[in-house]
Amino acid sequence: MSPAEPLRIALLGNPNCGKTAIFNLLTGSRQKVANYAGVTVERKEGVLRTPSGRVYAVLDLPGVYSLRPLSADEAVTRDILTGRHPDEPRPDLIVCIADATHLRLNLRLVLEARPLGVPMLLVLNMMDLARAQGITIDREALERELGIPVVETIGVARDGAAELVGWLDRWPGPARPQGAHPPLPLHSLTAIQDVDGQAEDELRRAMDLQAEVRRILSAAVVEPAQRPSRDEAIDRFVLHPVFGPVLLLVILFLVFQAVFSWAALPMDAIKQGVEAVAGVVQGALPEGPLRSLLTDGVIAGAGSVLVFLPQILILFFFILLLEDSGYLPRAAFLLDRPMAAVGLSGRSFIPLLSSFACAVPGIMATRTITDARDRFVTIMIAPLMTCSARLPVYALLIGAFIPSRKLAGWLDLQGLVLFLLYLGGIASAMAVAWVLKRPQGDAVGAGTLMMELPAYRWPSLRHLGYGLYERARIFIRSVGGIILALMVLLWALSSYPAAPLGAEQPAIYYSFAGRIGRGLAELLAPIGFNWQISIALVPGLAAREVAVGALGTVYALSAQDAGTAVSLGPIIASQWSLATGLSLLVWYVFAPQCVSTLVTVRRELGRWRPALTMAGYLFALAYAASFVTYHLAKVWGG
Ligand SMILES: Nc1nc2c(ncn2[C@@H]2O[C@H](COP(=O)(O)OP(=O)(O)OP(=O)(O)O)[C@@H](O)[C@H]2O)c(=O)[nH]1
Ligand SMILES: [Mg+2]
Repeated sequence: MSPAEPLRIALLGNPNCGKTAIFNLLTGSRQKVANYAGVTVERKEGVLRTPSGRVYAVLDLPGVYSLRPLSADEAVTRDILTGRHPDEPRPDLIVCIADATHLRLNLRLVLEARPLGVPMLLVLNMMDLARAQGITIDREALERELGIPVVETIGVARDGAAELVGWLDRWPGPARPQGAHPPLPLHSLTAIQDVDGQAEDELRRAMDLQAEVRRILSAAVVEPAQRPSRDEAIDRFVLHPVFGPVLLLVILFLVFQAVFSWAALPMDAIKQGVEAVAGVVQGALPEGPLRSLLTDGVIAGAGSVLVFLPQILILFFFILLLEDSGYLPRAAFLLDRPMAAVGLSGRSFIPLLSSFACAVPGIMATRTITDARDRFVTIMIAPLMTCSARLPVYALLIGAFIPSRKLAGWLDLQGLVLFLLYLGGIASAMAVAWVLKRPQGDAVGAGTLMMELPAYRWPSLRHLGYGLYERARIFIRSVGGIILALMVLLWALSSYPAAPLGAEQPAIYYSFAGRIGRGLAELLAPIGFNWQISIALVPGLAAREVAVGALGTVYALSAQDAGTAVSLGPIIASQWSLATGLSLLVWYVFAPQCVSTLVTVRRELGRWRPALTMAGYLFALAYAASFVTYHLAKVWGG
């Protein structure tokens, strides 16, 4: 074998058995791990260097129950293993990962993969849980019965993959020369035989497979007679037709309360830090373009976005907790019926839920949806789920226009408004789904959800810590990268050309950006937007939180005295009417101000048309909803 080409390992296993956790341990990556099926939807590659210096290319794959794919993400796994993937050579070793607490289900896939003719290794993951549940596995018997080596791992322990790494370190390599496995014709795989009229064969094959699994289990595994029923007890409450939905609402509600009430202190600290830096710059530099660039462009722009870091982290703290505990698929189960009422199934729930973090991974997660029309509709409504980039905008406007009061002594009014905005997004998404599904004449309420409910688990602190760190890094990088760059550009466009002699308005009014803003304001005046908002919306097309930074810069440049715009909230509160504030809030429920989302839609569906349709309908909705809000608020004395 040529030394330049590392041996290729593919990780194969059922959904949620811990493949990505092992992948991260082997390669030092930080791919997303969570306690529900369908987290990984595309192939991810990493490099493992063993202690003796051997190098492997490791491939993490979407989880599958069988080599007969149902959805796009599962087909990826099948194609790579059979060598049918256009730009992926067949692996030299298949590392089958099995959840040791669910061997009955997991071993079927191992047996299905055996005829592929690629060397295999079985990894028993979740050994910590298996031991805790009193499951004893006779490894030698298992190796003998399966005819492949077996090692044990714990995906959530720092050293959990040590035995696997040791095995790979000593592996002599494939018997056949590397890469010599020819692509497998599909029909040679009993598992994916697909000939007409062979349903009976199919059934017999499945039963044979199951009998073989039973035989192996009885030879190698002893399970305690009474399996623990803790999960069932929890589920009796969580999945209860009445308590279940109430609990879900309470959880979501508390999350948004926390976003406001916990964040106040750290936000103040950041604000004061930014103001202190601005003060230092202000004192150190003489009045002029450089000082204006730094204070009005960089600090007022990027600083006013940075302030929202604590709220983003609090939101993600809860998202990560929910993801790791095993609660999410239960919520999907609860929502299967209401979603069926608009023609979708609970399968759309996880992609939509991911969209609360960001529509981009949410749209990618729709690959787990088998029905093409359902997938399309889910993609179209994903941007209506309130992503974390809207949080700075919402928080700014709510902070400025909604009084910070406790209702009935405990209910945070600002948190309540935020909760309602999220609900508004969800409700309009459901309405749009209903409209999109109707002309198809789809049988409403037909979908039944078949979904595995994972075991409840205590979230791992290490994982939580990593997750939050990752989020903070992404947010700070965007503030220091794209937002900063756009703010400098905006500052330049807002500072030149200079104001004419005897000007009555602040200089920005006469600048390039001011002219653009005033032009746009003609169009946006009916929904209550002034020229400053109109300016901010233009760079805000790139990403939503940019608009907050842009408002910071615009108002810093509009200020007659040299105040910093980190106190943007009070400024807009005094200069805008309540109707304008509410109208902008509602605008952000709908407006598709995110280039990455549109690009992702284009990539997932392969065409620009749906992406442009999406942008069009969302802008139309935003305009209409803001128009109504603005005029209603004015009538009611806003
Ligand atoms: N207790 C325990 N938990 C584990 C172990 N390995 C993984 N987990 C947890 O199991 C869940 C699933 O892990 P993932 O790595 O996302 O599973 P996956 O196989 O990649 O799942 P898909 O990408 O959906 O196919 C996560 O909550 C992990 O933290 C383990 O050995 N012990
Ligand atoms: Mg995974």
